[in-house]
Amino acid sequence: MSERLPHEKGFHVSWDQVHRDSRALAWRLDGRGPDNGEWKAIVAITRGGMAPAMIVARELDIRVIDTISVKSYSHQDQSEAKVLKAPDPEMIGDGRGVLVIDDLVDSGKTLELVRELYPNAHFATVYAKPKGEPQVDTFITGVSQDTWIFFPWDMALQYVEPYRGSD
Ligand SMILES: O=P(O)(O)OC[C@H]1O[C@H](OP(=O)(O)OP(=O)(O)O)[C@H](O)[C@@H]1O
Ligand code: HPA
Ligand SMILES: [Mg+2]
Repeated sequence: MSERLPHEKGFHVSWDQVHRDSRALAWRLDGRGPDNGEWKAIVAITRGGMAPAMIVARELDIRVIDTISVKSYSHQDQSEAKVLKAPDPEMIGDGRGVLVIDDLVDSGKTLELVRELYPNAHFATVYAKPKGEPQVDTFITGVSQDTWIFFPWDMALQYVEPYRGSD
């Protein structure tokens, strides 16, 4: 069992909530790129960053989008973060003018790794836990470290028993 567990609280995020929060992230980033306020491209950290990246790209009219694949968790257990697939080096350069987007920052290990590779990129997440906050330049909603965020792509609607059972 990892030292990260147990998470005392669960924060369940619906598709609608991710959509609203990702839009809010886009609006916060608008006009803040390094060259005349413009962002030249988005790099989504797969897989969780792809949904917010799509929404931000649509809001800010960014058409150049690539991915970096970083794997650091198996279910709720964390292991060493590894880059499994890197973005096009010609496009990303040292990261200037590029928005790197993820769904959340938790320990900050994933972003730390990507930051080392692209120190001049701007790092943005929708949600952030306190340990990871130093690694993120812009985020929308903070949650406590002992909260596990449940995303809609990991969930399904399920029957639950009524609070007061019948005889
Ligand atoms: O700040 P950290 O402690 O590094 O954790 C945050 C990362 O962990 C999750 O990804 P995960 O590695 O589980 O892969 P996934 O996006 O494919 O689900 C999440 O989507 C972030 O990318
Ligand atoms: N929720 C989902 N995935 C995660 C989390 C979380 O709180 N932390 C790291 N990966
Ligand atoms: Mg991820």
